[in-house]
Amino acid sequence: MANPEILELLSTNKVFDGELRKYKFKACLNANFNLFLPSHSAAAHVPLLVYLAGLTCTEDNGAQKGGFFGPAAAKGIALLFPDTSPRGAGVEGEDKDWDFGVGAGFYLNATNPAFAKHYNMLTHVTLELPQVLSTAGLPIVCGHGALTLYLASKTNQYRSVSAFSPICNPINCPWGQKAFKGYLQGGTTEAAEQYDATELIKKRTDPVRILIDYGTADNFYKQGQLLPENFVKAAREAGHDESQVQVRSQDGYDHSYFFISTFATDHINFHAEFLL
Ligand SMILES: N[C@@H](CCC(=O)N[C@@H](CSC=O)C(=O)NCC(=O)O)C(=O)O
Repeated sequence: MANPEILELLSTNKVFDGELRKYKFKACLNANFNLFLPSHSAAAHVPLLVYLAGLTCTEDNGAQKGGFFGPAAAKGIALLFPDTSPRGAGVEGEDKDWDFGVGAGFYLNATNPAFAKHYNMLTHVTLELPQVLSTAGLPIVCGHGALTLYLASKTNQYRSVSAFSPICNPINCPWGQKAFKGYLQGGTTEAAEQYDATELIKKRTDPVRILIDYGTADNFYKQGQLLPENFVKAAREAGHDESQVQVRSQDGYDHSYFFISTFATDHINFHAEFLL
C-alpha cells in the first residue's frame, strides 16, 4: 500500500485483530503518523477516522492511550493519528513553550514568515495525508483542530466531527490568542475567518454533525481555555439544534486520556452512523 519514496514503515503491531502501522512521512519534517487498519481492510475499503491530538502530544498519545482500537475494529473503521506539529524545523524559539511551536501546531497554516515554511499542519492533515493514503470521506475526531477543519471545509471532505475537551472559541482564550499572534500575521482577526469554531459555526447554515464532550473537573475548562458555552450559544443561534450539535458536560472528568478512553466508544459509534 505505501509508496516507500514517501512513506517509511517504522513499526507494526497487531491489535484487536487489525494492525497498527507507524510511518515516517518523508515530505514533512519527521512528522510521523500512526495508522490503524481493522481486519476488514484486507478484503474491502474501509472508512477512515482522523484523530487530532492536543497540545504536547505526538502521533502516539491517542494511539496508545485513547482506547479507540476495540470499538473501531468492531465497526470496521480505520484510524489515522497524525503528529501535532512539524519536528526539527529549526525555527528560533519553537521549543521554548509547551503550548506553542513544537507539539502545538494548532492545525493551521502559518502566515508569520518565521513559521510559514514548515508550520502547515492544516495542509498536512487535510491534503497531504489524505492524498498519500488516497482515502475519501474522512471524519475527524478530537479538539480545536478537528472542529475548525470540519467547519471550514468547503469540499464535504468530512462527514462528521467529534471532539474531546476542545478549545471552542480560541480567539477569546489565552491559548488561542498566543498561538494566533505567533503563527498568523493577522493574529486573531485572521484566525476568526478560518480557525475559530465559534465564529465558523455562525456561518454554517447547512446541517452539521458534531459531538463534543468535556469534563467539569477539567482545569483548562475552569480556567476559561475551552469556552464550550460560547460554541453552544452560537450554534443554537445559527439554527443547529441538539440533533446537529450535541455538547455534553461530563461530571467529574478531567482533561486526561482517562476521560478520552471512557468515551472513546461513544465517539466511534457516533461517526459510524455517518460512515457506514
Ligand atoms: N504540560 C501541561 C499539560 C499538557 C496537557 O495536558 N496536554 C494535553 C492536551 S492539552 C490541550 O490540548 C494532552 O493530551 N497531553 C498528553 C497526554 O498524553 O495526556 C501542563 O503542565 O499543564
